[in-house]
Parts: sequence; C-alpha cells; structure tokens
Amino acid sequence: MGSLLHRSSKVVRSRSKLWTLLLGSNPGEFLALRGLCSHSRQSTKDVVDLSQYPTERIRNFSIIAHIDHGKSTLADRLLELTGTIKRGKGQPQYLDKLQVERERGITVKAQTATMFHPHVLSSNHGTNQNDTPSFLLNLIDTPGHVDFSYEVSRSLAACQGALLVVDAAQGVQAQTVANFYLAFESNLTIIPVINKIDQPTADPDRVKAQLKSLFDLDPKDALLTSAKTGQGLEYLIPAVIERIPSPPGCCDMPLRMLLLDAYYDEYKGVICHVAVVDGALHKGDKIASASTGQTYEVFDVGIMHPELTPTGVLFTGQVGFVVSGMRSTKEARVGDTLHHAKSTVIPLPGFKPAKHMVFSGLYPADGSDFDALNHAIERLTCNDASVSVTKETSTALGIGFRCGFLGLLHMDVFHQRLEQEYGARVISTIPTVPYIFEYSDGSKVQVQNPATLASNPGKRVTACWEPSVIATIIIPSEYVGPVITLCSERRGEQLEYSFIDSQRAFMKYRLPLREIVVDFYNELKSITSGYATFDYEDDEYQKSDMVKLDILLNGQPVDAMATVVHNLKAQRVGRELVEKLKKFIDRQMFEITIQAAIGSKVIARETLSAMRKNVLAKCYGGDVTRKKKLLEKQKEGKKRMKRVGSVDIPQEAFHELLKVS
Ligand SMILES: Nc1nc2c(ncn2[C@@H]2O[C@H](COP(=O)(O)OP(=O)(O)OP(=O)(O)O)[C@@H](O)[C@H]2O)c(=O)[nH]1
Repeated sequence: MGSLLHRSSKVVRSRSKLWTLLLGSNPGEFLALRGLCSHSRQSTKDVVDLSQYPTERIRNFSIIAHIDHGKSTLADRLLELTGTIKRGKGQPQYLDKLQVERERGITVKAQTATMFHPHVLSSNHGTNQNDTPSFLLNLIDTPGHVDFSYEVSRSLAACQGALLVVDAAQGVQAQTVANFYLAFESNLTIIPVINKIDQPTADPDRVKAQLKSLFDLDPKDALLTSAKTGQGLEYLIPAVIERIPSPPGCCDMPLRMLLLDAYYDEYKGVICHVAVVDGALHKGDKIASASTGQTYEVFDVGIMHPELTPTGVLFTGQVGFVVSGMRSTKEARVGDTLHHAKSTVIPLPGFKPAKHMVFSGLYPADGSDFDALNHAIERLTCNDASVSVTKETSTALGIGFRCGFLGLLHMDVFHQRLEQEYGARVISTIPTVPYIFEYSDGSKVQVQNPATLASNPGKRVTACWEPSVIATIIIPSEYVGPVITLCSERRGEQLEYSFIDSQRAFMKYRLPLREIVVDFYNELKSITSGYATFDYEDDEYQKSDMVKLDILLNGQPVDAMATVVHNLKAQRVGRELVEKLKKFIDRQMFEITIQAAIGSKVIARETLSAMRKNVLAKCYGGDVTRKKKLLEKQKEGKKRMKRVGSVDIPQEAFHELLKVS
C-alpha cells in the first residue's frame, strides 16, 4: 500500500463556517475567563495576557475522521476535560450548532476552540521548575464531508498536527484515507486515535494493522479512547503537547494571517476567524486582503469565550477573530491572506476561490412567494458565501434562481436550511454539473443550466467536456462484484483495486461527476447493506459524448426539466423520465403526451388519457356550499401545481425527476 502514500490528492473546493471558542483549564484563567464572558466589555488583557504565550507554548491541531467516527464528541470531551464546559448527559454536542447538523449528526461547519492546559514537557522533567507552564491549545473541529474538503485543507494549513480518529469497530474508511492524505501532504504530525473502544465489536488491533499497512503509522503511537466512557482521554492532551510541534511563525516578521472563515453577525457585521502566521495584529491596524487588495480598519480583535471576547491584540501562532469593515462574507475568502495594508507580503500558499461543482434551479413552490424566497436566500448566503446565486427565468416555473454549490451535501443542506430556518417552499430542478460545450464556430461555453444549451441557433455542438472525480470506495470484500457493476454502469474507469485486510477491499475509480451527483451514494449504500464508504476528489475534465435531453408536454418543451445525459444512456433516462412523469401528473380534461427528445428526435413517449368526469359533476342538486368547498380544495391543490402550457404538474413530479440518473 506504499503507493497510496505517493498519491497526489488534490485539495478542492469549499468554505464554511468556523467559530472560535476560547476556553480554559488553568483554574485561575478559566474562572477569570468565565467572568469575562458575562462582562464582555471588561478587557481580556486583565485576565489573559496573550503575550504570555510565545509560539513554544502554543499547539494548533485538528481532529480529522470519517463521518461519525466521533470527532465532535471527542472535541467536546477535550473541552470538558480541560474544565472548559460542563455538561449533563443527553445534551447535544457543544460544537455542532446548526439545527441541520444536530438532525443529521454531521458537522457542516468547522469550529475551533482554544484551551489552556498546564503541562511540563518531558524534556524539562527533572529541571528545577517552580510552576507548571500553561499551554495554549487551538483545536479545530473540521467538517467530515467531502464537499468541505477545501475548508478542511485550510484548517489543516493553520495546524502542525492532527488527531486522526478511527472507529475501533469500523476501522479505516474512505474519508479516513482522504483526510490522512490531506494531513500528510500538509506535513502534519499525525496522532492516530482509535476511538469507540467501548463497543462490543471494537477490534483495536485490527485497526492498528490497517493504519500500519495503509499509512505506515506505527501501532505503538496509537491512542485508544472512548469518547463515550472517557477511557484513555487523559493521554490525548499530553500527546498533543509532546508530539506536535509549535507553530513556526516569526513574531518579528510583517503580519500574515490566514483567513479561516467568516460569518455575519447582525450587530457587528462580518466577523473573520483568523490564524496569525507571522507578526501581530492590534486593534486599530489597517489591514488588506492579498486576494482582492481591499483594505479595512480593524475595529475589534480578540478571542472567543465562547462569544466574542476582545483582547486588543493577537500574536504569532494564535487563533482569534477580527471585526473589520467588510460588508459581506463574500469579501472574506477562506484561505486568503490578510496583512498590514502598508506592508507587502508573500501570500500564504493554498488559496483557492470557491469552486461550484453542482448547480440547480431554485423556484418558489408558489410563484407569489418569490419575494420570500429571495429574502431567505439573501439571508442564508450572508453566512454561506460559498453559494453562487443568479436570477433566472423559466417558462415553466417563473422567476427563480440558479444556485451553484460546492457539492451535493452542500446543496442538500442549503435546501434544508431554506425550509427549516426560513419556511421557504422550494421546487428545485435536476442538479447539473458545469459542462463545457464547444460549438461549430470554435467557441467554448460553460453550461450550468441545460435549458440554455438550445439558445445558440445556427451553431452546432461539436464537442463536450464534463468534470470528473477520483473516487475512493472501501467495502467488505463480499460486495466487490455489485460495486464494480454499479461503477461501470456509471461510466467509471477502475484505477486501483486492492485489499486493506482479509475482510475489506479498497477501490479507486475515475467517475464522471454527473454520475455521482444523482443518487450514486444512496445506491452504493443500498447494494452494500450500508457498509460502503465513499469519498472523492476533483479530477480533470474529460471529453465526453453528452447530449441535451428535453421533456415535452403536449409538444411543448419544459425548460426546467431539461437535462444533459450521456448519449448511450439517453434512451433509458428518457424512458424513465416520461414514465415517472406519467405516474405523477394527474389526468386532466384533455389527453397529455409526455415525450423525451434529443433535438427533434423523440426517444420516449407516454400518453395520459383525458379524464372524463369533472369533480363538480358530482355536486348535483345545487348544493352551493359543497360546490364551494370542492372548488376551494381544487384551488388549494392547484397552488401546489405548476402550469406548463395547459398542463398542471405537481411539485412531487419535479422532486421525483431528481432521482433519475
Ligand atoms: N460507543 C461510542 N459511541 C461514540 C463514541 N464517540 C462518539 N460516539 C457516538 O458516535 C456518533 C457520532 O459521533 P460524532 O462525534 O458526531 O461523530 P463525528 O465524527 O463528529 O461526525 P461528523 O460530525 O458527521 O463528522 C454519536 O452518536 C456519538 O455519541 C465512543 O467512544 N463510543
């Protein structure tokens, strides 16, 4: 498995939220800091003097893991262990804050916590020390999903070490592999943590062997923990302090800060979370963004405890917040370098603008709700600048928005938050990926909305390129056959196939992004009884034979249902789409033809015969109230319909189409 170590893993996309908490374990500091929390105007300089923490006494580390292996729970336990939070049983995780995170049990945002911990370095044991020095530890809890791997990479750039958490029963999974390489390529010291050892099926020795064979990690270095029972947790912080190097920055150099995240606060405006790499930042300084050149005045600077706690200064190696005059989080680009406006610095490496991999049209379920949806999207993007939003008009759905997302989960979470936090009722169109089409006149365009593909009269499509990914799949050996079948159905090209141990196989595939956007993960899970784990990273665009597939109702194309598919799959997809639509569209007073077509060629067709009876015909005898009631009911039903030409399409039809691949 040595070859894995040389794998070039490209760090891709994403940005999200990062909340910093400042928490203490040194009793004096902690109590003082608690006081500060309730009297936030009091200067922290009186309480915690950040200048007491030179880089030698700072450790910046992340926790990385496959989804559900316990990193947020472990982070919580560290906060408790250091006396930072006190919490009763059954309470939600401290670091997972969004409703969607709690419901789905996933971390969407990364968050950091600064802790203080007394410790005597083993190299200093035996020397004459009067008191135990306190260390400042910045812990970053990163999201566990592939969509946010850019954020993970930026978090890791602010760290010198990482706890690689692996479930003692499940062992190494796809994201463990991906996260290991992110950390490995960032030259981080990796501390393997085998968690959940309390489970009856835990097999730490097997996991140790996997860590050795896959990543060449020494089994002796692994810590065994249970974030649930607390077993083994006492060794974590000493290991962090002893094994992870201090941040390398230089306090005499001009200021360079890595922008880790930003969020919008109603009262303070944009709040950036930063890691100071070199130099120091003071309140009142003028700073500039290396990526945009924009300058800002620092109105406030400090740490979080857990709310904003001003300190007036941040030194090299420290993590904190900055309030400057940024008007929107769009100005705060994750991975950007902030520096003093007057100095010229070399920007920190690794910055990438957000890359949108999945696009979908969002329309109000009821046309009259456009303003409400507009408002909800505006509010939500205030705190998630990584979503791109442009207005678009569909003949079928009216005025709506084309939104670009970092990935599928990101899109899902955005939809869910629109509904949960803003009560928006939304129709979304089939998600699409950004294709590049070449026309007969030699021009190339990126197509984010399949419907726009037709708007080039006189031009012929001569070539198409589609984005692809390199997928890592880990499965129990008995599922290898079905997974290979699934991947080839999805136009995958096998790149690697080996065994991690006697029970589990590791596969690497190049797959078109389009093929995993639509229901791939669900299908993978279902054919492997939930055991498969999957992760992917961006790969190059690949030339491909893609065509636009139109859906026509009574001969009229429904722009919101247009999709781009591979030529070889067009027939099957077209058939499935028309069959689904036939099932979901109610019979109406006239016959409806449902067709799938490529250009002028119809490739699938269904007919929905006309309904004979009118509901009102049942209301004989002039019962006005009954008639009225029925009409009201019909009207209410109509609200949930979209009228295309003369055909009413229920919302569910749009939802169902999302699942056809
Ligand atoms: N038995 C047992 N369960 C644990 C342990 N640690 C965490 N869990 C449980 O495992 C589940 C997942 O834990 P999380 O901490 O949310 O996992 P995570 O890795 O942060 O997940 P994401 O935020 O989705 O990346 C939760 O139900 C935890 O209560 C442990 O040591 N033993």
